[in-house]
Amino acid sequence: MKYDPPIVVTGLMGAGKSSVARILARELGRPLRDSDPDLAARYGGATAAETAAREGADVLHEREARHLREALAERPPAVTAAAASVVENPACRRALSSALVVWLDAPPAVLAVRMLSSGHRPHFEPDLAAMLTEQRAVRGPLFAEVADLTFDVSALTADEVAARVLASLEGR
Ligand SMILES: Nc1ncnc2c1ncn2[C@@H]1O[C@H](COP(=O)(O)OP(=O)(O)O)[C@@H](O)[C@H]1O
Ligand SMILES: O=C(O)C1=C[C@@H](OP(=O)(O)O)[C@@H](O)[C@H](O)C1
Ligand SMILES: [Mg+2]
Repeated sequence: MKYDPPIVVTGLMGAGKSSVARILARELGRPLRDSDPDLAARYGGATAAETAAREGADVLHEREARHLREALAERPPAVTAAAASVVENPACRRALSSALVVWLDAPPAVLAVRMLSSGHRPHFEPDLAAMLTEQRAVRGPLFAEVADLTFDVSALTADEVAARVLASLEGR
């Protein structure tokens, strides 16, 4: 039988989850789910940054966790750009065992620059590199626990990462 699991792209803010998931969905002809735009569409256009500011990070993270669980249940299987926060949710980590999980990793200083590419992201701290260093200390071991494939995106383009994921699917 063809290996055809849901694919979930994870990593900290700015890692390239949306970019890589978009390429994979297009190449595989799969539905694309992306936490930030999907939640904005569902909740009256509110960005993650606005939801965090108005309703708090816990409300945002619960919506993000639900988005992932719903995306994992879809058939045909989707390619999902998950919110960075879901890896801290034990139920989400368990649910990810049904998926091929890709972790995009890079030094926090690299991510700090890339996460400024769009205003939708919540900036929980003024010093982004320090915030991402703290997030990586907490979330890094959790990403490692759930990941089937890990890439250093300071050294690879989004197209190169997607090509390697596709090659790995061919080999399974
Ligand atoms: N591998 C990469 N190398 C260089 N820049 C990248 C790479 N992947 C994404 N980017 C750029 O980094 C920024 C953040 O990417 P994005 O896909 O929105 O990340 P995420 O969804 O993980 O927050 C965008 O400007 C994007 O074009
Ligand atoms: O670290 C986090 O808790 C979050 C990361 C961001 O996701 P992206 O990196 O996918 O933009 C943000 O939009 C999300 O709502 C919350
Ligand atoms: Mg994104």
